[in-house]
Amino acid sequence: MPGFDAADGQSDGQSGVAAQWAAVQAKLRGNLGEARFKSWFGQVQLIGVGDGAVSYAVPTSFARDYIQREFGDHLLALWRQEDPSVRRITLIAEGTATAAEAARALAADAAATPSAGSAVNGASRNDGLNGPAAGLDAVSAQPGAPRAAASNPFQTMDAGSATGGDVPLGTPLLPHLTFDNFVVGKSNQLAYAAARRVAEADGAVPFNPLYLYGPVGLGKTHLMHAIGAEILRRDPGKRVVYLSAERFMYHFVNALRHKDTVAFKHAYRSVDVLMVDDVQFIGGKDSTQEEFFHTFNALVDHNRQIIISADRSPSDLEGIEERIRSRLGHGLACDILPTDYELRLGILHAKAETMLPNHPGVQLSDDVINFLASSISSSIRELEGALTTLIAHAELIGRPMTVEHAQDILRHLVRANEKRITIDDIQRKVADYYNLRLVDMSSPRRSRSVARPRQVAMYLCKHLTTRSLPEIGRKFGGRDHTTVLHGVNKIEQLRAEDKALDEDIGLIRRAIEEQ
Ligand SMILES: Nc1ncnc2c1ncn2[C@@H]1O[C@H](COP(=O)(O)OP(=O)(O)OP(=O)(O)O)[C@@H](O)[C@H]1O
Repeated sequence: MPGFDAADGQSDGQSGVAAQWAAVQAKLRGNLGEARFKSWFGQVQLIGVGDGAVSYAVPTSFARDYIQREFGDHLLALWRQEDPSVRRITLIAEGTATAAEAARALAADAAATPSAGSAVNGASRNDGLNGPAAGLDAVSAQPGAPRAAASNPFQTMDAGSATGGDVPLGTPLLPHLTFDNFVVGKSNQLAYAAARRVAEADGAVPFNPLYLYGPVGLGKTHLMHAIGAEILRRDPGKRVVYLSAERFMYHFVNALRHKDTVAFKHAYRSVDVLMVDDVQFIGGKDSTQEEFFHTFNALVDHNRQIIISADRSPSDLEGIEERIRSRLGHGLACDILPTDYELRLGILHAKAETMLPNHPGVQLSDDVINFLASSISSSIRELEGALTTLIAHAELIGRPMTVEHAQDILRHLVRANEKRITIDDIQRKVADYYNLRLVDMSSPRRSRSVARPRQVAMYLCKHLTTRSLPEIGRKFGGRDHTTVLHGVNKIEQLRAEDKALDEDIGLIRRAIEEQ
């Protein structure tokens, strides 16, 4: 398979993945202790790594749910230390249909698709089996997979034989992903407002499709689940289906395998609201794409709401036919931008508020929270993972968490994030903004017109990088750390008093983060 390592133990990619998994296991063992590690991870089998997902087969759906709940974030954080491109973990509960069998079914459609990744343990491919949420997907490969309970605020539908067995059509909506706990900031306010409009339309279809796009881990899935939950809260009779594009493909390939595409079409075309996550995944998968297009058109023609998410805009989708890209762009396309510091802070406070009551005795100081908000800017998923990791460590060591300790625990993650913003980047952007020369950042000039922007740059370095004050001082012409501290404090004080300066800093920060 192009771009995909063979499953016969030959490739470097495979041994690389095995080594990474071994490293993750070693850390898990250390963190959980041998007995707990064995109970939960002793029978977990790595299937493969590809397209940003690490897939495992687990023996039972109970083990899947437990591992997802208790260790999901931690497992993802550990994988990301080994491979920052990993974005989610997929757990497949093995049953009569094995994970490997499911993976093989997918390979049929995906065979022609270039894809980066490696496979181990005999399964040829791991994609197509998930419904992403918080970076961790739970899938049951066995008949009788998760069904909606009457009391649950979500609904799944059975496609019955359409999907080659009793595989549910949609993925259950996660009850904790609601509008109430979605923190709104500048970068996501448009997407949030559009999502609310769709959710509260009560049968009207304000935009079709609503297309949410942006980099990974910034809340697209969260908003989709929130829309689904709100629609069902207002009308529990609505047939709402949420699934990933991978899962759509999985159903489709299964239907082909079971020669049951009629039932497949019927099942998908009878929903009221269809939400398809990560649609970029069908790029290059021609037959899945074709089927998706027909489903899409049939639903739009019948005035059913469609919500799509992707990592890029409709016109930037690769390997997707022009007519499909154009249809996807017909409704409202909203982008979610990278977060700014304030939004990250807001999210961290909100998450800490919900998590800390479950960990009596653990406290996180504002300094630690500020450190997280300033040093992990890539995705909210990572931010959450880091917070969970710190809480777990604080609980284990039984002492208050300090910034130094947090820096140590998260050093890999922080390093990966740091690559994005350097002191040089900040100096350049600040100099540009104030029409200064780059050398003015490190020059001895002390006139206000230079000194103030320099302090702004120091302030941003303190907040957007994890460099220490002496390190920052060195990059500003060998200034002492007390000078840096004075500059940072000065700007903090001025921001509160001077609205124009506050806005300038917001704009510069945005320019830095979006570079
Ligand atoms: N504004 C927000 N407020 C609170 N939590 C958020 C917000 N945005 C994202 N999150 C949380 O961050 C995590 C990642 O978000 P989500 O899965 O929705 O990202 P995504 O954009 O769909 O990523 P991907 O493209 O990888 O699927 C989730 O746990 C989600 O609840």
